[in-house]
Formats: sequence, structure tokens, C-alpha cells
Amino acid sequence: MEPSGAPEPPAPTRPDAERVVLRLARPYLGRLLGAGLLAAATEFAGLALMATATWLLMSAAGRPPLDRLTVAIVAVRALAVGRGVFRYTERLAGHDAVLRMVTDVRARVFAALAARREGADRRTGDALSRLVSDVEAAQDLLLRVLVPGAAAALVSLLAVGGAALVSPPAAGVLAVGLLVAGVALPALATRLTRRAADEVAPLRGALAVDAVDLTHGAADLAAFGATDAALTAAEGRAGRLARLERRLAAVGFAVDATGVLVGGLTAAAVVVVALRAGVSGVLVGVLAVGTPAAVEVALALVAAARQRTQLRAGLARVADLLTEPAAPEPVGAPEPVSGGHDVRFEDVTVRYRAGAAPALAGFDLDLPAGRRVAVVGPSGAGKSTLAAALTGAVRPAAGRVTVGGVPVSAQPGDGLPRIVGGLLAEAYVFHATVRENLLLGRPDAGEADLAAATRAAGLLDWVRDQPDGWDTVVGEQGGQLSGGQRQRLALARALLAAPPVLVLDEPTEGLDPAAADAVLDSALAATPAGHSVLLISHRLSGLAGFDEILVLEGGRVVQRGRHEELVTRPGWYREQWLRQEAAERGYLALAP
Ligand SMILES: Nc1ncnc2c1ncn2[C@@H]1O[C@H](COP(=O)(O)OP(=O)(O)OP(=O)(O)O)[C@@H](O)[C@H]1O
Repeated sequence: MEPSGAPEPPAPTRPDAERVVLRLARPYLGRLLGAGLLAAATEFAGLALMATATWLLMSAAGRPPLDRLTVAIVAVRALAVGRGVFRYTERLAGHDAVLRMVTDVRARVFAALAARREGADRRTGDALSRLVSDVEAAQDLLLRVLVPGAAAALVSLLAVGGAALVSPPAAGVLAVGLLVAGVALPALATRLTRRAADEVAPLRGALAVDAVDLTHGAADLAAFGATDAALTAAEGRAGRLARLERRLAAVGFAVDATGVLVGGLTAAAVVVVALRAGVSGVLVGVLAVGTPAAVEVALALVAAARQRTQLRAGLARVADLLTEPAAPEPVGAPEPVSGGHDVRFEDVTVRYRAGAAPALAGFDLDLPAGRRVAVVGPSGAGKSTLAAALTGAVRPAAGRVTVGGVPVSAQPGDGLPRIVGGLLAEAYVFHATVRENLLLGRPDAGEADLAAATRAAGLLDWVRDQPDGWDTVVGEQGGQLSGGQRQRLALARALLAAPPVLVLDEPTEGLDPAAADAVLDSALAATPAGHSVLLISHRLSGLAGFDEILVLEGGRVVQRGRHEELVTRPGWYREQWLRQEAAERGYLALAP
């Protein structure tokens, strides 16, 4: 078996990926331009330093009067110091601009990943790789491609201009050498590495997925005897990545060596042409030393091109994520805030994928303040989707969900969680203490509040039995708790938060029937009057006190009413009720 980190196909590179990322850099353009100019000043100072120092040494050999050398001596010192200062300020300015932009990009990528429940197939490892290495691609595009590339191009032009002042024919030869180093070699490097580079980013993403799957799924892989196969598959991908990286490094080495050769040949040709043109010995010396230095500056464009090739796939993945069409906004102008916490679903349809059957279809529900509604139905009926639409985790394709008269999508960022909350599907228990997990629900809760909530969830006795009490650490994802204890802890946190609209998605999952009934009763008793409850459950026991019960099947409401009505009507509810009663009576009869 292969873990779910199956190899992702190479990302189709998008020609506009760089443009998408560069649009995000627009607010920082001024700073980036400054960094580019400082980078050019650094390179230019280096080149000028080399040329001036050569002129100084060769002129000094002829023992001229010292005052003829004074300007050059001062220039050498100024250029040497200036170069360091320019380099330092360029690094500061460039990193300042880019890190600001990256913070922005990372926040957007995070929001794009988080906003799409329908994108849940994007696995943790892949999401991590998108957030970390792909976003770094955006950073490198500016810092290692555009800024140094632009600086190298500018300084190459200045070098040709400077050489032209000494000898136009020699400047012509230098221009040819610089074109080879700064245009032909980068194009060659791009051509040779493009295909391999396109495979690297998705392979790194797949390896990150492997790492997460192999760690989190270790117990299950071992239980099914699939560890070796999973490791082999992951090693295969790691090996392929290593081969690709070796190939890229070899091509890089060959291109770099060619660059050095171009520098030497250009310098020789410049010297020959300059001598033939009758340039003085000192200036020929300056050209001979300055030419390889200028070619080296132009070779920065090779490095920039190589980087750019390696960044393409990562940039495409970032651009894909940032340009995915958002779910449609609900039609109609947002309504005035009426306050209160009446919940209304009006003809709500939710679709996770275009063309797929809706997870929720034409759903209507009134949940005025203080009302208690239970939603039941077979697995996959759309119950959790309904809760997700209420908490804003999924956006309806049609219809609308309002809380206090305001559509969920128009609620202010922190407004909705203060009204709607509770125990949602697969509640996360943090690797922290019981107290810290609970305080997430209500940070200012006192010990008495913690005790009341855990008592209602049936966990208080267990907490009191622990040597560390409230400070018991529960392990990663609550791994040091039993399934039932984990569920009770999550329920206690929801009860402690006590939102005016309490959503309980399978709050008694993992508990035996007697415990489930007791916990549901005490949880409901602990919910303040006036607070609404939306219970999602596959168990029908304990629903007698609910104002309305909805039976969902295939995303549609097939029955609705109170418990005493539904048990008498033929249909899913009655059948399921009789089945569960018989099963649980049998279970209780077996119990000691
Ligand atoms: N993130 C998702 N992406 C794509 N499809 C999804 C997603 N979540 C749910 N679905 C699909 O939507 C439908 C309804 O799922 P939902 O989780 O709402 O059902 P449920 O009634 O809560 O099921 P259960 O009782 O098993 O938890 C199912 O067909 C499911 O496959």
C-alpha cells in the first residue's frame, strides 16, 4: 500500500504565475526599486574599484608626481568603503521589502487554504509545503531573481559605456562577451534545467505529505503490515528528488564553468582589440582586469535565470491558490444588523464540487433564540455540512444562512464565533493541559466554571482522579485520553464557551448508550435558557425534549416534527428508532 502522499503530477506551470506574485509586490515597489539601485551601486562600486586600483598600480609603477594619483587613492578608499555600505543597505532594504510582502502572501495563502473546506483534500503536508517552500519561491523571485538580475543588467550597460570612453572597438567586444554571459548562457541554463526543475517542487510537496502520513498513520500502517510498502514508496520519491537535484547541480556547474571561460576569452579579445586600436598600456591593463569582473557581474543573470526556473512550479502553485475562484457571494445587499441570535436557513444548497450532487439541497430551518432543534439522518446525509454552513466554514452555492438577520458571510470577522460555536465535527484537542484545552472555550473562566462544564460533560471525576488534575497533559491530539474522554473534553470546552447558538455535532460519539444519554441530558441542562441548540446526531435517544427534529437524507429534509410524532409515522425515523431501541436494550441487558 502507498500512503496518501501519492506523487503529485508536476504542476502545470502557468505563464502568468510571476505576474500574479508581482501584483502582490506592488505596495512594496518603491522599497524594491531602492534595493535594486543599491544592488547596482554595489556591483558598480566593485567594478570601479577594480578598474581604479589597476589604474593606480600601473600608473604608480611609472613614478608620477603623487598629486596625479591623489584622486585615484581617495577613490579606491571611497569605493572600498562604499561597496560595503551599499551591500549592507541593499540587504536591509531588499529583505525589509520582501519579508513584508512574504508576510502578506503567507497570510493570503493561509486564508485561501483555510477558507476552503471543499479543499480538504489538500493534505496537511501539502498545505505546509505550500505555506513554507512555495511562499519562499515568491520571496526568492524578488530577492534572488529580479533585484540582482536588474542590477546586473544595469551595471553591464554602465561597463560597456565606461569601456567605450577608452576604446569603442574594445567596448564592442566587451558587449558581445556580456551578451553571451548575460543573455545566451541564462537562456541555455533555463533550457537545460526547466523540465527537471518543474518536477522538484511537487516532489517536495509529495515528500512533505509522506512525512505527515508516515508519522500520523504509523500505527495503522503497522497494523496492516503496510509500513515497508509505504516507506519504499516514500524512498522512491526521495531518490527521484535527489537524482533531479544532482542533475540540476551538474548543469549548474557546467554553465558556471562556461561563464568563467567566457570571461577569460572576452578579456583576451578586449586586450587584443584595444592594443590594435592603440590604447595606452595602463588603460589596456584596466580593460584586461575590468573585463572579467564585468563578465562576472553579468553572470549573475545566469544564477538569476536558474533560480527563476527552479521557482516556476512553486510560483504556479501559489498563483493557483491565490487565483482560485472564490465561492459566489450571496446575492442581495447585506441586511441591517438586527442583533439577537435567531438563525435562519433559507433554501440553502451547498455543493463541494461543481457538477457533484449537492451535500445540502434547498434546506430551510428556523432556529429562533432558545429553540432546540436536532438534525438526524444516515451517514453522508449532509448533517455536518449544515453545521459548516452555519459557522461559515462552507459558503452556500444558493440560498442564505442568517444569524440575527445578517448573512453569515457578512458577519464581522470575530462576530460570528461569539454567537455560533460549540462542538464541531472532529473537534481538535491540543497537546496541552486539560485546563488550557478548556480555557480555549472561555479564557477568563474560573475553576468553578471549569468544574461545572466538565461535570456536565461527565469528565470531572476523571480530572479529580488525575495526580496533576487540571494540569494533566493530554498528549498530541489528545492521544493520552480514551476516545470517550477526548469527546467529553471537547464537549466541556463547548459548554464552557456557552455561545448563544450552541452547535453540537455528535457530542456523544464514542460513548456507550447509557453514558451517551446521561451526557446529552446534563449537557442540555447546563445550556442556559434562551440559548439555542442545534444538535447533530445519529442516535435518536434523548431527543424527546427537542422542539423540532429534522431527518436529512441525501442533503434533503425528508421528515420533520417532534419525537412523539415521528416515532408514530412510517419512515426513516421510526425504523431507526425501533432498531436502535432493540439494539440498545440488548446492549443494556448484556451490561453487568
Ligand atoms: N470537504 C468535503 N469535500 C467534498 N465533499 C464533502 C466534504 N465534506 C463532506 N462532503 C460530502 O458531502 C456529503 C455530506 O457530508 P456530511 O459530512 O455533511 O454528512 P453527515 O451527514 O455529517 O455524515 P456523517 O454522519 O457520516 O458525519 C457527503 O456525500 C460527503 O461525501
